[in-house]
Amino acid sequence: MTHGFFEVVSTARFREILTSFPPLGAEHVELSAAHGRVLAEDVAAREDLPLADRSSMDGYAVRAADTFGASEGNPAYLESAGSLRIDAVPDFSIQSGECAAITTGGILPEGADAVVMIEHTQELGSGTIEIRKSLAPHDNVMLRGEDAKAGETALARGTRLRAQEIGFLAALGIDAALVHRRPRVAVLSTGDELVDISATPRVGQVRDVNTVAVCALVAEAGAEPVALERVPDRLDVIVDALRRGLAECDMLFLSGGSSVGTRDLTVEAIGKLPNSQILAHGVQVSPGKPTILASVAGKPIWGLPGQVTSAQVVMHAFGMPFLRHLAGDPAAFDPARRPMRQAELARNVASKAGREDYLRVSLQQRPGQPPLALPRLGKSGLLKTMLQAEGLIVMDARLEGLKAGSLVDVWLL
Ligand SMILES: Nc1nc2c(c(=O)[nH]1)N[C@H]1C(S)=C(S)[C@@H](COP(=O)(O)OP(=O)(O)OC[C@H]3O[C@@H](n4cnc5c(N)ncnc54)[C@H](O)[C@@H]3O)O[C@H]1N2
Ligand code: MOO
Repeated sequence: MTHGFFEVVSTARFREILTSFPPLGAEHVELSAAHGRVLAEDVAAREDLPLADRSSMDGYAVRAADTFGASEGNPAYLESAGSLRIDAVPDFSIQSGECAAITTGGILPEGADAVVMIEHTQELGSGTIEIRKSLAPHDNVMLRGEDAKAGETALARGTRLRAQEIGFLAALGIDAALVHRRPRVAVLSTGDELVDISATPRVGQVRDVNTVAVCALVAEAGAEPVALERVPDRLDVIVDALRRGLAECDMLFLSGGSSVGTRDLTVEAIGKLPNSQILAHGVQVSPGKPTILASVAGKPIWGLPGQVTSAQVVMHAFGMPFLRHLAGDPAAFDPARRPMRQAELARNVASKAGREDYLRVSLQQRPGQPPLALPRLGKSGLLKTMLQAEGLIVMDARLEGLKAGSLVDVWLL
């Protein structure tokens, strides 16, 4: 395979290529392990939820019409027809002029259509209850089927299972779900200058930052990182490591060697693998321009820039959404998904023309005003800009810069 220097694509095109990879297949997982996963099929309710009309308050089940006009100064009086147990179907009904003591969650007896809170009542003895509140039908009642109707789709495929969906499935009696697989992701660093974290580097050497940092971001995106043993800048060794990594994983992030220097072997190494195709070499993004995307027998390989900050920004901007896409999330790249905070930019910033800029900012909180966004500029080979960053401002490729005082959306990290 031959390949020229930097086939730079726009970020829009890059996202398009990324979303053309199909999501991973599906597996059944128990509900307790399904948090964060994405449904691979619609889930229907097998029964109404709730099964019957239930009270949402402690008080008395009543016919709302019997309370119309009741107030503190002008109470209504009802006769108690009995007390209801929380765990049983009522074995009596109520008629006009009657009420029944009920607890939160209890089933309404036939004839009742509302519940008056105990605070608005007074037991007067000999079974008479004073009602000091006027109710409308269904006040303080959770209606049968209000959460879900039997036979209807309760959750659609593509739904990401947050805690609330997990609880909902539990209520429906669904103890396992068909979800997309979590991507198993190989992370490989290359570089003759890299040494172990535990090593004391001599000048010229640096500790391997990207393996652990990228693994952390992979895990943060809900995928399973597999750290591979670091490799030197040698073509055959890199090719071999890529081959092994892809054999056991769904995709691979390779850090380093993505640029165009003499030791930047990523493109060449990928080309040695059967059925390989470079889909992009260079993205109009800053930092992170030398990013590579390839497919090897249908599996994605990324060449992340070696610079520590560039690698992390590319992961946030594209890598992590891509992992969520592979895990079945149809809205993985939707910017609306990002936790955003509006802030006021503290100073003028220039933007690299023709590149989508990811400006790192910290936030200074101010009472009664949006926080101040302080740009944390610095070379992308330094760690501190990301270290100080609480968020990113995404600057469109057409922007030449932003003025101090402008309101900006900060993507919180
Ligand atoms: N002539 C050009 N030179 C460079 C360009 C360019 O367009 N033309 N782009 C620059 C940009 S931007 C970046 S980003 C880097 C990308 O470099 P590579 O992806 O090829 O990475 P390396 O050369 O292997 O390393 C760059 C730098 O990062 C350090 N590094 C690499 N891996 C790790 C790691 N696992 N942990 C910590 N640090 C790592 C490495 O030591 C280098 O200092 O290219 C620019 N050059
Ligand atoms: O684009 Mo490089 O990734 O700035 O450091």
